[in-house]
Amino acid sequence: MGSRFPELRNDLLLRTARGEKVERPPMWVMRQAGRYLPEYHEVKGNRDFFECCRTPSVACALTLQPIERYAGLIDAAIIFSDILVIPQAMGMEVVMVDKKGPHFPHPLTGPEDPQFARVMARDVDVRAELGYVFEAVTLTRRRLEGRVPLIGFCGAPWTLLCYMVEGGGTKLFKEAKTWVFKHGEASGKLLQKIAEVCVEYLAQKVVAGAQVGMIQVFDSWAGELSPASFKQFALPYLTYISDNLPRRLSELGEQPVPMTVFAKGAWYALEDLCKTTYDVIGLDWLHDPAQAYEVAQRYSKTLQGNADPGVLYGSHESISAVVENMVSGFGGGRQGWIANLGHGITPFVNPDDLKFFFEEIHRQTGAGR
Ligand SMILES: Cc1c2[nH]c(c1CCC(=O)O)Cc1[nH]c(c(CCC(=O)O)c1C)Cc1[nH]c(c(CCC(=O)O)c1C)Cc1[nH]c(c(C)c1CCC(=O)O)C2
Repeated sequence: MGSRFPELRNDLLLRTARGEKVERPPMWVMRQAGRYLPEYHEVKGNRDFFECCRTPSVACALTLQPIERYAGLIDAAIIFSDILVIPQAMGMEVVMVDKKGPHFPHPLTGPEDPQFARVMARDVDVRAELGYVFEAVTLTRRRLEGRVPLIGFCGAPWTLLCYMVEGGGTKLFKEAKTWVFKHGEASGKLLQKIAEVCVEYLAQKVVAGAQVGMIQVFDSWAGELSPASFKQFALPYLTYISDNLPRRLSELGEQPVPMTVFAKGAWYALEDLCKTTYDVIGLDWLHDPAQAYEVAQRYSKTLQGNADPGVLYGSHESISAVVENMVSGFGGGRQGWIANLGHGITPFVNPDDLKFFFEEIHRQTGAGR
């Protein structure tokens, strides 16, 4: 299938994900195609956010922006889309409110909500509902011309449940906690349903051309759960995805792809995540690189992360210091580390400061020597 696309010229990310020794650490950042880039605003213009996601030429153009700006420094592209396309495919309405974030006009209010029965009963035709994502992936794989691999992603079941029942971002998690702690059985069914849609979605992304790429599962709200609740409401569904994606890919005649899990805030779960079939564990900045590396090495897992995104608002000296702490903690960067931030890059970062971050990683890992 790979022959449909130009040959990959930079496979540093894939070799690192497989645990091989490498000449330097690969690097990219979460949300690298986003609002801190002036060219993002130029292309997006007045278009609605989800309209951008649904228009393959726009999604492709946005995906390529950081690849062009940071050519020679950046080692992966991530397809421009959003984790909330899955709730949309499951029949829920989601809009992006400017400067506020995602909004569900009709969140799932409880197991008695007729919408819940509809969501559960719906046989989601992933290829039909999310065909626009797969088209964007195929187009982007061609336009990348083998420069770097393309990462496909989805939201994790727990994080998606939060959005589907809260209706948007939240500080209290009142609805999500009510669901899992009052309606445990219905929550389990919903989490499982989401996990099944995620597997099919990721598999179809690989078919569409993320092959020779990677997959990342974002559990952005994992840190809202206690260690015990994480084991109950997040981990089983993350595991379902990583155990079943390879099976589904093989049914579709595709090779397995490396998989990353990013459970933000779940520092306590590092060892549990190392025991799963994910190849790469993403870390936020609450982890000490050296301590995390010591654990991951015991399980031969690769780590990804984990600079505080906020350091990019700081001085070059501060950026250098954070890079130094990562490079020494993550074993020098020749094995088991994908350099990244500990979460998405934030608006108002000066793109030249991200360039400096990348250059520092090159410099401090002795790239080119
Ligand atoms: C929780 C979550 C969402 N979306 C996503 C997550 C998981 C990662 C994380 O925790 O950050 C994932 C995501 N969203 C976006 C990407 C694109 C690929 C990339 O460059 O990383 C990815 C990987 C584009 C986006 N998704 C969004 C934007 C900004 C849209 C805009 O205003 O132009 C982009 C570029 C909007 C979005 N989408 C979401 C929120 C909460 C928001 C609003 C808040 C914010 O803007 O930071 C849901």
